[in-house]
Amino acid sequence: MMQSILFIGAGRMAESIIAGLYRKNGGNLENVFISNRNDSNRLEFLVEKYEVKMVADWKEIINEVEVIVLAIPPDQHPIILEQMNLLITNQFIVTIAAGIGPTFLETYLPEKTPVAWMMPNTAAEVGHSMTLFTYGNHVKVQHEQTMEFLLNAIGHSHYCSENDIHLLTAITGSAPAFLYLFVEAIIDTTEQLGVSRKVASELVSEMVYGSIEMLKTGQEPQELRSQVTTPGGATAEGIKVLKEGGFEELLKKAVLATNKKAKGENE
Ligand SMILES: NC(=O)C1=CN([C@@H]2O[C@H](COP(=O)(O)OP(=O)(O)OC[C@H]3O[C@@H](n4cnc5c(N)ncnc54)[C@H](OP(=O)(O)O)[C@@H]3O)[C@@H](O)[C@H]2O)C=CC1
Ligand SMILES: O=C(O)[C@@H]1CCC=N1
Repeated sequence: MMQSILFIGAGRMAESIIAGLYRKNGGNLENVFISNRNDSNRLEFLVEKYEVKMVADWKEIINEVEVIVLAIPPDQHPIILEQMNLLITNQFIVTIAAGIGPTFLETYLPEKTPVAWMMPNTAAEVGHSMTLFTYGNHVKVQHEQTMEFLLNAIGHSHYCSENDIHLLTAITGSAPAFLYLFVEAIIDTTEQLGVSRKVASELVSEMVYGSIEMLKTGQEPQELRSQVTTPGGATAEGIKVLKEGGFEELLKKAVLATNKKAKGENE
């Protein structure tokens, strides 16, 4: 039987995880409680869609749950953790927030609290998140089993160090947005060539899907690119424009800027 889980925060990422759990558990989420700051319409929507239970104030239920998932913005963590510090009785605390590792959680919570950090992405909704995770110093086998249950419900996962999650947040957490921007731009361009939005979206989505299937064969991206790029042919001209425009360098800069912000180094 699934452990009781309280989500604090009911935004986009919380919904993606809940949707993944819902798919995996055949809709049985009677032990899942959700809460947020003040958007009760949002909670009602999630209750209707995923058959979870809503709570107006997470403090009222905290001692009836075994696991707490913090799906709130990074800057809300100190406030919530300080309140939680006075109330928890050894629940397993998991955050999904960028920049908030186990070291941060342990600083705010009572000694020996079991904590973990996961960095999922929104593909959790369809069971295809690539999630990074790590543990604090007081996690036992039962907590690792809980974590595996959560991770398996939303896709693939990779255990790494806390520092690695800081370095890879841009890659598994944020880069889906970079990819969607690429797709948006290609669709816009296709439309500008005179094709309807609907057809443009279908052509581009299937092209991306096919390319991902090719990647999944294990061939190197460079090899796959070379197969497309006929020497002296048309694709080479397009690649030349991208390279001259600094495409690769720009992506690297985007990754570094994302990680810097995630670590709170912009403030
Ligand atoms: N979106 C993504 O792809 C990913 C996000 N994350 C992490 O997930 C976390 C949430 O992001 P995301 O879902 O995108 O954000 P959203 O803005 O969609 O959701 C934030 C949620 O947090 C709630 N909230 C904010 N402050 C409080 C508070 N003090 N007490 C209780 N609830 C609060 C909000 O409630 P209300 O609406 O009532 O204010 C809302 O439900 C972030 O820490 C982010 O770093 C990690 C990986 C990927
Ligand atoms: O944009 C953000 O801050 C979060 C972190 C990773 C993906 N989304």
